[in-house]
Amino acid sequence: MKNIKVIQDLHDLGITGDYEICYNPSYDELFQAEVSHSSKGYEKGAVTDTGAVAVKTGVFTGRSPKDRYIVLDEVTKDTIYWDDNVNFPTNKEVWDDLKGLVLNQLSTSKKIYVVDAFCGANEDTRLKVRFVMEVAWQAHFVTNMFIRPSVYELENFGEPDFIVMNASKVTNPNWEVQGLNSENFVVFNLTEKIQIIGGTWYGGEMKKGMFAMMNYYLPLKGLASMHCSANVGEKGDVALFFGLSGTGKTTLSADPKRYLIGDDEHGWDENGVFNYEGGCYAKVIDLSEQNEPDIWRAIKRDALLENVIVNEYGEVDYYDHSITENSRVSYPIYQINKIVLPSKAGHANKIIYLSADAFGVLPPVSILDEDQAQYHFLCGYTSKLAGTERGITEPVPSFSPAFGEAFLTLHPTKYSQTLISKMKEHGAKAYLVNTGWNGTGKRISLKNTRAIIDAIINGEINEVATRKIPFLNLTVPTSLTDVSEGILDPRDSYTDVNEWEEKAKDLASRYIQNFERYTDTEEGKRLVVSGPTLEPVLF
Ligand SMILES: Nc1ncnc2c1ncn2[C@@H]1O[C@H](COP(=O)(O)OP(=O)(O)O)[C@@H](O)[C@H]1O
Ligand SMILES: C=C(OP(=O)(O)O)C(=O)O
Ligand SMILES: [Mn+2]
Repeated sequence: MKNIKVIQDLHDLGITGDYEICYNPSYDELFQAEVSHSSKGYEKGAVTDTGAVAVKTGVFTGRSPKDRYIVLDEVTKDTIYWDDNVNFPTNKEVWDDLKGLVLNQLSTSKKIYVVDAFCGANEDTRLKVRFVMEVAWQAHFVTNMFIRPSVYELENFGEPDFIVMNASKVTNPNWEVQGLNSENFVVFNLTEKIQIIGGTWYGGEMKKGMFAMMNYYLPLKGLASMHCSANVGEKGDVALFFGLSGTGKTTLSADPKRYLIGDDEHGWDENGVFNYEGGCYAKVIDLSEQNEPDIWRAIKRDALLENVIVNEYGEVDYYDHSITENSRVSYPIYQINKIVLPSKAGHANKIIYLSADAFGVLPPVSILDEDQAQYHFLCGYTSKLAGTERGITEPVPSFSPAFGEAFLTLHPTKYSQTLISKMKEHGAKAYLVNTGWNGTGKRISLKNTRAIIDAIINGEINEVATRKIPFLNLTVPTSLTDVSEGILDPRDSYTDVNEWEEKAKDLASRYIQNFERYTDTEEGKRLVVSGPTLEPVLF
């Protein structure tokens, strides 16, 4: 019965033709399709020794931000954060053309996968999303990553709030005359409530695409919408870990002492913190059981590996970087042992900003006051790490407001206002953690970072002696349990302290220059003194 209604819906959308529908396939159906002899090229998966299937995602092994557009129309013109870096505008004519390509492509398919799922754990704010695609492993990916409806919820799903049509096999021949970036496209139309994809097979466009839509609808209702992971302790204490790709959200939120809420996208409403997703998407480069036991154990049947090298015995070599630095695994969240389900908990009281500092200047941890919490959230200083975005092959320092500029659909201040007001209301404290480099030229070890996180969560960090770091204008603890001696003050990791000072001044001037974008308001002007400074003052 359901299939007949779904076929009717697809016809109404414009996907005509003679295809078979595979509606909300089970994991077994997906597995069969992925390993079937009739799957060819990038559609084909390999079974690994853990039972997880491994696929190659094709030319695109990461998101393609330069190919991402939003239709500029009555709904979006005054709301969307049109910026030089994100949310490139396009018009209705181009949209109609590209949508035509997508509909044509899907109409010629023999088999179409339709997955209905939720984005958001709360009924009052979730999006009911319908994903339409041709490739089985893409259906597997969204089944892993979004919230799987129960049989009852599926029966009563009703009309979707948003539709994602993924026609990754088609490219756009007219991109040059249309003034677009390339033959590949990821376009959102907020009036039609449809996202279309062409050219790129990478599943992350669907995951982060719906995140960008949550980032639109929720803050407009006054809710905080956040690019962070979240976990909760035995006592109900919630910690959030903000950070750009590769800074440690997934790794650090998988903590054997705590329960995982989610590893990437959350909202915060009057009841507390809630996940948008139903799964995790972990990097597997150099993965070892010893360093990341929870993620290691989640890689089993139903997990979907991407862009890893598998040998003839089905063994995966996580140390092989030859396809990409962004090798990944997606799995439903219940494949992590310690979780809360449904994925939500109370209000957060520890807010951790993860920054992977490529300059090696930032301290491994700094204690932020209320204004610094706001200042550093608006700055979002970090590095883009290799792999997750097309064209990034080594760490590139960047200021990414809200630690997620690529996914912001409203002005950054909207996210800082909603977050900071929640933090004030619930007495949450913020910390800036550098998971990147220091003066040794190496990345700060996962062991040290984990001990730092422990000290934040158990409160030790607020009890110990502190010191101010000049230029950066940051307060650091002088020692913490299980953290190596001589790293907490970043100057100690340099053989020549002048070298640190030169780099610190350079970073401070970058902060100052970047913050000029916010000094057109009184609030922005007020925050300047909370940031780095070129004055050698201080204590
Ligand atoms: N000190 C550190 N803290 C966190 N992660 C680290 C650290 N050093 C190395 N890493 C590695 O960096 C990567 C962090 O990636 P991940 O947790 O997936 O980030 P995100 O979820 O924010 O994209 C992992 O591969 C992890 O092993
Ligand atoms: C999948 C992504 O998220 P992250 O790297 O933050 O886990 C992404 O940015 O495309
Ligand atoms: Mn992650």
